Amino acid sequence: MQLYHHPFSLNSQKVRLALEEKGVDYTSFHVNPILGKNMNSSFFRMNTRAKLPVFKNGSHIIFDTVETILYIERIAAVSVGNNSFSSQEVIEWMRKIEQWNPKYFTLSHIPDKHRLFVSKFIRKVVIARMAESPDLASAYHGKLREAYETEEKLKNPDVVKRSKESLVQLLDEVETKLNDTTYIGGDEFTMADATFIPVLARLVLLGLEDEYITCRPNIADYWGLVQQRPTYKKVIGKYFNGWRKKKTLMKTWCSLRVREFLRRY
Ligand SMILES: N[C@@H](CCC(=O)N[C@@H](CS)C(=O)NCC(=O)O)C(=O)O
Repeated sequence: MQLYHHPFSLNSQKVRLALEEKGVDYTSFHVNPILGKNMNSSFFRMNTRAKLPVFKNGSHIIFDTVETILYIERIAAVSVGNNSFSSQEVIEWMRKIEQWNPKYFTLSHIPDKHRLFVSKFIRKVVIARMAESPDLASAYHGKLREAYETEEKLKNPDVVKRSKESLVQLLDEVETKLNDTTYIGGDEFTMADATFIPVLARLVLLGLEDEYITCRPNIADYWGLVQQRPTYKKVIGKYFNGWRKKKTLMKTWCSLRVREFLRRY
């Protein structure tokens, strides 16, 4: 089994937390979307949407995050005898959490100068890959269109406002649920938590902990609790806790600058 993912990708974090919590063995491939590695033809041919993560078991390939987690549960039952499957309530929570798309919210919190630099770099990568694999030209054109549309949408304050509103609604619903239970799906950790933890980690990464987490006492306690889990430390903390966050971000930023300088797309 192979997982194509990246520590920066929120949906990748969800699937990796599920794999680690369930104790399923897998081969990990890092595909850095900020460096446009998801546009490399070997990956792009398998997945012309170029989204992460991608889970592959033999010829079976899954792109949808919730479907991947449910599939991992079935594998865990067979390979490690872990027979705890998500209840209907947990699946509904996973889908609810999945409905919040972090893209516009995240990009709107990155300074224009940095965001536009990355966006321009990725467009150049797409054009370079297109020249190498003309048979994939129309799919690559789709990604170029998507990049321009993203920039257009970010200029529309309603798009960012709607994304923020749906995040606040999700956080409020979780806050209410945590009045009665320790975790989202009850008093045990479930896959709903594996899906929600990366949302909190993203808010912290963007420096928005006070605005969205600290002001919700149940979520603040929950966040303190889940950060103690070894799986959190392995999937997220290792890259983003304390000084590590600077190191992780600087590494990608330096690669980006060097490639731009050498025009290596
Ligand atoms: N798993 C979902 C969402 C995947 C997703 O949006 N992934 C983001 C990272 S969290 C991504 O790969 N973005 C890179 C791109 O769109 O080029 C899907 O396949 O629809």
